[in-house]
Amino acid sequence: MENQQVIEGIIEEIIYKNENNGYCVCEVSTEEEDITCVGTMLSVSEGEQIRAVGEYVSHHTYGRQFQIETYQSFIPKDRHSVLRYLSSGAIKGIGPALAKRIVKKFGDDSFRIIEEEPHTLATVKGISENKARDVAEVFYEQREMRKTVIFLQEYGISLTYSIKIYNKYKERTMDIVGNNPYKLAEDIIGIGFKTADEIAMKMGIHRDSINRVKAGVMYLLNRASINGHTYLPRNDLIDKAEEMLLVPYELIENALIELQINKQVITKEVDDNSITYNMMFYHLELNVARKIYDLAQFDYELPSGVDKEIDDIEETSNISFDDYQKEAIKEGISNGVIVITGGPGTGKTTTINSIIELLERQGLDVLLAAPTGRAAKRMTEATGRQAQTIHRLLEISFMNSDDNNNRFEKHEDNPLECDALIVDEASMVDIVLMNSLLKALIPGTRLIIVGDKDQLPSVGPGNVLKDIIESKRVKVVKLEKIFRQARESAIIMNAHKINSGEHIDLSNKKSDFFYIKRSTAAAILEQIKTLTKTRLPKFAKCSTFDGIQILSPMRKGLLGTINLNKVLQETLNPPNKDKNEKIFRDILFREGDKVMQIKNNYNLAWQVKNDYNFTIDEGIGVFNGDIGIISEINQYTNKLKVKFEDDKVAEYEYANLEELELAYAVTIHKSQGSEYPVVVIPLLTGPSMLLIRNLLYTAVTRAKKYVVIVGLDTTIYQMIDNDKEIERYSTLQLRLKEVYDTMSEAII
Ligand SMILES: Nc1ncnc2c1ncn2[C@@H]1O[C@H](COP(=O)(O)OP(=O)(O)OP(=O)(O)O)[C@@H](O)[C@H]1O
Repeated sequence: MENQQVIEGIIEEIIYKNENNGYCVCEVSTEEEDITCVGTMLSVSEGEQIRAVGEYVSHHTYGRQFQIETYQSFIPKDRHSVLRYLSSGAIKGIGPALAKRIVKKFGDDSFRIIEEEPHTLATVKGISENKARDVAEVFYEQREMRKTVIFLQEYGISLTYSIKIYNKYKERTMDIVGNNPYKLAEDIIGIGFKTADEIAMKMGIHRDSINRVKAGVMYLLNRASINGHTYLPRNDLIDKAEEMLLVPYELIENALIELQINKQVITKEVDDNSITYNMMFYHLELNVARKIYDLAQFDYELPSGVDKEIDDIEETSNISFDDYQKEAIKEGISNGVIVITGGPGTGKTTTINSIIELLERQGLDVLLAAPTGRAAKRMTEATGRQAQTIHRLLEISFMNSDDNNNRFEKHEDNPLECDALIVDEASMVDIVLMNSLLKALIPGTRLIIVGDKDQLPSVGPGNVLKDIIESKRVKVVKLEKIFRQARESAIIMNAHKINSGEHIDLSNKKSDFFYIKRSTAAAILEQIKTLTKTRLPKFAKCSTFDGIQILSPMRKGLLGTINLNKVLQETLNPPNKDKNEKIFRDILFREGDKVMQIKNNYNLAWQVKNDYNFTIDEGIGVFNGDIGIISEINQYTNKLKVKFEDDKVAEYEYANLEELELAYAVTIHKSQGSEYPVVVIPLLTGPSMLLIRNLLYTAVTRAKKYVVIVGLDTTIYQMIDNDKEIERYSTLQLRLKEVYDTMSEAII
């Protein structure tokens, strides 16, 4: 802050206090004036004296305020403030009447008596010895909390994080953080290795500290998992650690050994290379492989007359299945686990529908699920039966933010009750979600996995669908024929051409696939502005808020999503005096903006209200990739509301805005599993690792009605010619081979 000032005074009144995040609005009386102060404050009460550092700001509704950045509070000393403090309810069990009696009897000495002489306190009418002891305890706790906050602030930890940290470690905070600040990176969401490292440096912890090196190694493995990998080659890991931590090689080796002994990492040999996993990911892959094997051990007899039933379905739906579809249908109902894969328009949905029909005719229960809300909705429409997101199917349970294992109500002890589960858009399912899903299935349940193996791998870690297929241990049926109806769509035909490395026709002969040639970034931006503001809404009858999605290969650069979002916000939702705004880090959010949730939040509550403001549905969980519109920014409560699809409204504390991004434009990677009526793709230049075929394939296959590519044909062809794949370090394939091969040897 540039205009930092210090104020000192007594908290006369607490006007608003959010107990969860500590956000507080209070009236402070200083020697000169009464000031409204706002900011995050841990456990302050009326009557307390504070010394706060911050700046004066002007709020458009509430006028001049003091925005607190850091503060210290002191137990009041004079009689008036002591009375005020005790009357405020700050100490459980003492209300205004008791407060008066205490202060009358002990005056300025009240606090010392409360803390040190509970037996004397008990001489006040209405206070038993037990109550006096309880009061002393609460008093002690508050003193500890104050000390802790001051301690954390000294190391530059913001108040918001101080509260999170205190809530986690309570009175052990100073011990834990003082001994090993790197614990913060493990335990507190939002504090990463870098912040913990800064705190450690301020505490004077040596660069060579083993705790530092261990935390650094875990950080690198976690960062790799955010990039989709379940392990890192050991040499890579050591090189990266050396570069980041600036410590000698031997120290990293030592840290790896300690981590291995503590079972936090594991190293395995694969084809003469050592690879190192965060132990959690090793177990996830192993569990998934074992569970697939267990489920696949069940074979189910085909019902007699199945061919006749398939003929019936062909007759009623007036189609004739090709051989692969027939195979998929029969294998689907008779195998414990099967994968059905194919590109767009190859008849996957038609095949699933027949499987469901045949299973239901046998009186079996079939459940349908997909990884995202949009994909589940599409599955519901395409099958005429209710499909759910995998998260909802597994019933999210309220989760302690640091408990990664108990996210769902459904698991091995409370499995899903069904005879078959069909999972669509399986290319998006990462190893973590696959593990949770499989935990909830008992052997004897059929698992039918449907997806397009040529889509980009999941955003989360692992390469589940591809690994299962390429392990060659699980029954797979590939659908390849593009059916007549699908052939009429240039989107589908071009997608298949792109996927097989064939150049596409860009002459705009078909009316659903357009190419607009522009050779500079500025010209592309101009074109996209016109397209989204006027041309496409007129032509496609939808807007950027409900149908048009810009998809870019990258985040950075003029045509990356960060800049596109700024430009499109200015064009489609410009500043307006009636719209509240909030700047968080570098992003400006405005009421009416289109936004996307960028991480899974299993605890965020949502509600659906009807026109009369009655809640008609509610639940918890908002997930990576969910898109919505900011419906309210409340500068008084410091909260922001987003209305997601299906009218779910979730409320974000300002401190959690790191979970949101503007979403006029999103990366192609993030768009997986979603479909939009209209997709606009700017393509000019970019890092060669992103100008690859399956990125273009994924982008094009996201469109239901129209694709518009704005940019250079040479870039499009360069992408089609580039069949490199984004590298994913995952070993599910290997684990499946091991599990299957070991088990079959055991049986022999
Ligand atoms: N055996 C068949 N004979 C004729 N038409 C078929 C056959 N199977 C599917 N179709 C038709 O082909 C089109 C694409 O089929 P379907 O929607 O099942 O494919 P899909 O693989 O699920 O596609 P997408 O991934 O794009 O949703 C549909 O219009 C469907 O009716």
